[in-house]
Amino acid sequence: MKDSSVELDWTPFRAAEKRFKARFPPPDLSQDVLDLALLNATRASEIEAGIWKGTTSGLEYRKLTGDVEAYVTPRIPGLVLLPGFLDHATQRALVQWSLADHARQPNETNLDIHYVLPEDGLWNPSGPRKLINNTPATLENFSELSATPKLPSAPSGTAQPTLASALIRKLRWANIGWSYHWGTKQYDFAKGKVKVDESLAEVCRKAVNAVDWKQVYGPTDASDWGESGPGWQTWDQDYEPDAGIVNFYQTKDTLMAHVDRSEVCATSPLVSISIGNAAVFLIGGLTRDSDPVPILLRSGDVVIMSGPTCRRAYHGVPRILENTLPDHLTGQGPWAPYEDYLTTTRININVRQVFPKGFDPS
Ligand SMILES: O=C(O)CCC(=O)C(=O)O
Ligand SMILES: [Fe+2]
Repeated sequence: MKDSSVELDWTPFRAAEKRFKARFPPPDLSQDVLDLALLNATRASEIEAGIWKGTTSGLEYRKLTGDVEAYVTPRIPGLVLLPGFLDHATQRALVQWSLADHARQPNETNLDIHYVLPEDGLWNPSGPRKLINNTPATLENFSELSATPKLPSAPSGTAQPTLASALIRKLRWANIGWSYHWGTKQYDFAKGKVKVDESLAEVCRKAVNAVDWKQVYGPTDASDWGESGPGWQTWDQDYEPDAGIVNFYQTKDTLMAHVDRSEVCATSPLVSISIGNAAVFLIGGLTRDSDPVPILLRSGDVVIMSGPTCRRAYHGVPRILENTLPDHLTGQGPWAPYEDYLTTTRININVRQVFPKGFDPS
């Protein structure tokens, strides 16, 4: 019999990651993985086409009233789920944007470290992202943080020359806006600002403004908001994305439990867009010691992480769900190369606000 004492050592978050990573037998998502697409009849064929299905029964969630479908979960205050927020055309446009327009200079990608990329772009990491415990950014320590030298990572001594078409499968991330330095997990303000694409910023603003935040926080919110940026009452005017990352996952990739704490605005909405294959997203508490909530994210779903509790919550992606590319991301002709790439891919566009609107760090 297998010694179960090993499992007793795992934190609840680690145990959940192990469970969803398992290949033989694969995890059963139908017990406890929140799959809000099941509530929308227009997504039935998309769900039936894949083998993976979560559930909504017996799980804790609350639907907000309003023009778009929006849900909150009582365990994670500030987390808002907008299933199917992006229509099919917007999903396709964001695929093209991520691959053809964005994953190239001046936006840094993981590939820049080891390869000289074609100037016109390419139209994962080579391993999981290294976890670095960084100092949370604040308006006070920000000049000190920005003065810390951000040394480039050492190029691999073993990387072989590779064709651009093969490199695309090694693409793992591309920066949006402020340059992010993975070595120190801090923004490299010295590199200057690259503007966030206007149509992406508009999608994010629309998502934030589609939510009636009163219903999320209301008059009874007991969390400590500190001084880190404007509160939810004025997000309709103050929210302005200025940074982020596009994550490209191949079906075997995972993103370990982490907290994104590099933003000076530690409470403003982080808008996270899922496109391509579906995934299991885990979000828990301030440490890895509380049981995370598992959520099934499908193509077109948007997640907003906001407020002091949710923005400091451990989260991660233990599983990309293979064979879940929806029909609207397949196609012939000029779309064929995109379909080919997307068959094994999930794209996550993770958009953040580092600074209060109008704040100039220079
Ligand atoms: O892929 C996702 O859904 C989450 C990505 C994420 O947490 C991050 O980029 O910090
Ligand atoms: Fe994150």
